Parts: sequence; C-alpha cells; structure tokens
Amino acid sequence: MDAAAGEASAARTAVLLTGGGSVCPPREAHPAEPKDGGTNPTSRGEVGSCQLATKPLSEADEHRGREAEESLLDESKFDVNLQLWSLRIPREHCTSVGRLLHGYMLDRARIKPIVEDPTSEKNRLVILSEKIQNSDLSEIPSHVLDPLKGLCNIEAVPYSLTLGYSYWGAGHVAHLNLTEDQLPYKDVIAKVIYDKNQPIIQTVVNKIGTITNEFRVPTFEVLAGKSDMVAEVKQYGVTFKLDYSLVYWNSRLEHEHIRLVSLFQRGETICDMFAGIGPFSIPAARKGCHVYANDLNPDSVHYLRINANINKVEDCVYAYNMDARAFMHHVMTVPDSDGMQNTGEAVSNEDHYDKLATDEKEVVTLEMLNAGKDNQDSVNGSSVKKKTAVKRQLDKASEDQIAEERFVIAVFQGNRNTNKRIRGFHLTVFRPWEHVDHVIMNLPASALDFLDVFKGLIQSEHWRGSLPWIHCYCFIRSTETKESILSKAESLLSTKIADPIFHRVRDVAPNKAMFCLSFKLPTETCCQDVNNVGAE
Ligand SMILES: C[S@@+](CC[C@H](N)C(=O)[O-])C[C@H]1O[C@@H](n2cnc3c(N)ncnc32)[C@H](O)[C@@H]1O
Repeated sequence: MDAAAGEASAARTAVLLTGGGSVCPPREAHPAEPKDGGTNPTSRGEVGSCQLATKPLSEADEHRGREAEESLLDESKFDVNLQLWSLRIPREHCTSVGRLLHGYMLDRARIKPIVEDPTSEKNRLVILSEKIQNSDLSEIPSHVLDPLKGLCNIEAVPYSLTLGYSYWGAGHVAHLNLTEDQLPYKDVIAKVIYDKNQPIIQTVVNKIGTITNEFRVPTFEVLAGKSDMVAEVKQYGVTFKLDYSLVYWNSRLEHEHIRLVSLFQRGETICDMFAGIGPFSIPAARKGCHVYANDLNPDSVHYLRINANINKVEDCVYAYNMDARAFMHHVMTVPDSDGMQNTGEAVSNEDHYDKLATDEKEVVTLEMLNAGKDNQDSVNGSSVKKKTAVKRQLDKASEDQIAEERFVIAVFQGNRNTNKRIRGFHLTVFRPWEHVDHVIMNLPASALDFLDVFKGLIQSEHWRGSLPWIHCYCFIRSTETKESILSKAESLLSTKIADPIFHRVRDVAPNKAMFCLSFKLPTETCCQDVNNVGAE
C-alpha cells in the first residue's frame, strides 16, 4: 500500500474519529446533481467525515468504534468520495479535448479520466482534476479554455466518484503523509489504522521530509506494527515486489508507465537507464521486447530481478547495477573478442550473448525464410562459427528485413512456452551496439544532464537501422519553459533536436510539472561515422 492507500486509511481513520456515521455514500462513479443546481460556483472536494479530522472521540464515536471492531473488516470504511466537476462533450471530440485539457483532468492511478455519459451515448464526460473547484471553470486558464469552447459545446456537470476498498491496491504497508497539524496525533492515528485493519495492515509508516538521496528513496518512520516494508503491488496485471524502505516506487506514474510501453513494439530493443524495480522494463519484456535495465541502487536491481522472475520474463531482461552513463557505454561498446563483458547479465543467469548465438535463438534472414532452407552450419557449428554467421547475416539485412525478422520473432515467441523448435529457422535479436529502439531516462531531477552520454556513442559500422528514440523525463518549473529545457538538451547533445515531443506527465507541485521529452537521437550527436547511419 502506498501514499494513496494511506490516504484511504487516513480517511477511514477519520470516520472513526469524527463519528460521522454512514457518511460515505454507496460506491458510485457518476454525474451528481449539486444542491444549488449547478448555477453558482460551488466548491467541491472530499465529502463528509472522509476528511481527516482529529477531534476527541465522543461516546457515540466510541460506540461506533466498538461496533466496527466486532465485524472483521468493514470495506466501506476504505471509501473516499470525491466530489468533482466533469465536462460533457460530444464524443467525437474526445481526443482533441483530452489533448487540450492535459494537466487539468483527473490524475488518479487506474482511473480513466474520459468516461461514458449515462445520459447520452453521443456524449462523453471528461473528469476534471480535484484542483477544479468551481462550475465556472475559473481555475482553467483562458489559453486552455477558449480553444476548448471554440472546438465544441461543453457543459460543466458535477461528478461524484467513490474510490472503494478494491481501489487501494495491495500490500500490508499503510503509507501516510501526515501534515504538520496532524503530527501531534500520529501515534493515535497509526494505532487506529493498525488495530482496525487486521489482518491486512501489518505496518503503518509516515513519510518524513523530502527525498534528497540519489536513489530517490523516501525516509519513513514506522508508527505501528512490524518494521518489515516488503510488499507486493499490482499495476496493469504486472506484479511488483519491493521494499518501500530501500527502493523508489510511485504508483502515480502508472499511467505514464502504460503510455510509454504502449509505444514499443514486440521484438524491439529497449535500454532503461534508471530502471528502478522495473515498472517500464517488466511490462516491455512482457510485450516481447528485449530489455537492458539498469539502476545504481543495488536493492532496486535485486527487486528488478525478482520481478522479472515473478512475471516470467527473466529471459528477456538483462539487469545491470551501474551508473547510467557507464551502463550506456558498457552496452554500446562492441566487445573486443566477440565476447561479452560480465558486468551485466540476463536475469535468467545465462550469458546473454552466448544465448543469442545458440541453436535456440539464431538468425534467419528473409531470403532464408523464403527459401525455407535449413541453416545447418549455424545450428551444428561451433559458437564462433555461429556468431560469425549471425554477424554476416545481420550485415546483409536491410531495415525492411528487420521488420520482417521481427515478425518471425513474434511467431517464435508465441510458441516459446511450448518448447517447440523449428530447426533451421532462427531469430534475430540485436545486441545494443547493433540496434536499440528506445532509451528510457526516468530520473526527472537530473536525466537531462545525462544526455551528453550519447555523444559519439554509436559505432556506425556495427549499427543497423534507424537511431533510437530517447524518452527523457524532466521537471519544468514556472521559471522555465519547454524552449529553455530543449535548449539545455540541445547544448548537451551539441546539436539541434528535430521534432521534439513534450508530454505532460503530471503536476508535482503548484509550480512544477513532470514532462517526458521524446525525440529521435540526432545523427550528428551520436555516430562515430555519421555517413553510414540512417537518421530516419
Ligand atoms: C525516479 S526513479 C525511476 C525508477 C523507475 N524507472 C520508475 O519509473 O519507477 C530513478 C531511479 O534512478 C536511479 N538512479 C539514480 N541515479 C542514478 C545513476 N546515476 N545511474 C543509474 N541509476 C540511478 C535511482 O536509484 C532510482 O531507482
């Protein structure tokens, strides 16, 4: 359980402390009529005693507390009701409205901000963020609202959303973020959360201060229960095991993890420079990508390996525990003797590059496929012979062939678990110095500073196909602009970036937003011999 879950727990605590009775309405997620009919600007937020309050218990409170104790677990006590605003729009404008309203829509893990309108199938409701409090939408700046009004008819509709028991995820750690005025009551709050949530909650912690260490791990004070902070959480069907006290984890990035991985194709090669416990790497591997995942924190790499195993992608994830800069140099360096440096290894513990050249995974070119011919030399020959054959065939392949070969990979991977082998047909898996499709850099506080690692990184005589996409996360403060960030990136790469894409991930503070800057690595930056590498 993380901060969000802690929020629910805090809400539940408040129910007991303030004795609000049946204050949270039944679980629902629908447009709701405001008491004033929606004509006046109306403040909305969390309702009733679902807000944390710390006044003393009355007799009635204690009675209700005893009642709650008698039942093992009252799931409704987890409910957090959000009173929000939504915009009713014609359904054909969803994409454009979603784009225009980026940063002003609801940003909650696993909640879609655009939903069906129960009153008409021709419309959709765009759920607005909690920061939009008034029906006149005065919190949305005119440069966003005016184009929206020009695009289509919009109508502000109150929207009630209850985040219930199942929403708050898994794990046994209730993670609180107590404010100054709540701190004097931290022990009683923790005790109530702990006592009233047996056997689910085993540990109650409060986050202390801001994160300053390089591994981005918050400091927690254990307020109740065991100090064990190992938990399992689920994101979009993937299970992640982690120790909250040792590694970075942020459930609010779930949408972003899904968004980025949805851009990857099966068979692609991914380098994740700041991988953490694998929220990009593991889903990418599950999609059929080959992932080189690195983190400086040895505990993160430990859980990355565990998570690769839990999710059965240990064959496709190669884990490294290095500084990100050293990692990129390491995986992009062509080994002297066609061997592999031993710093990083496949999670399955087999030598990755040996595996690439064994008879289980070798290369078939399009011509060989068409001819339907066995490549017995590679299957039966020595490892060196096989690798030479692989190399020769790779050299011949064009960009089109890469696509075709990847189709073959998809077919073979579909059969992977059946242990079915077709002798003579082999797979193309590129080593990073030959081809990488995407590089992920999720260390928003300083990832931009690492961009100079790409200067002269690629040896063009070994490279095949187009240059990689870089997805570099950053913060933009109110004193900065996209232009200033871009110019910093360009100066680190020593060249212009063509067609940069800024994706707003989330607001992290009133004056600070997290963005993902995506761009194709410019040829001028990275190639030791620029003439031979395609920059398309
Ligand atoms: C913001 S977290 C992102 C983790 C993961 N990608 C995610 O989305 O949850 C950044 C990660 O970078 C790691 N890190 C910090 N400095 C690093 C460095 N110089 N080289 C490699 N990893 C580093 C931290 O340990 C942390 O796990």
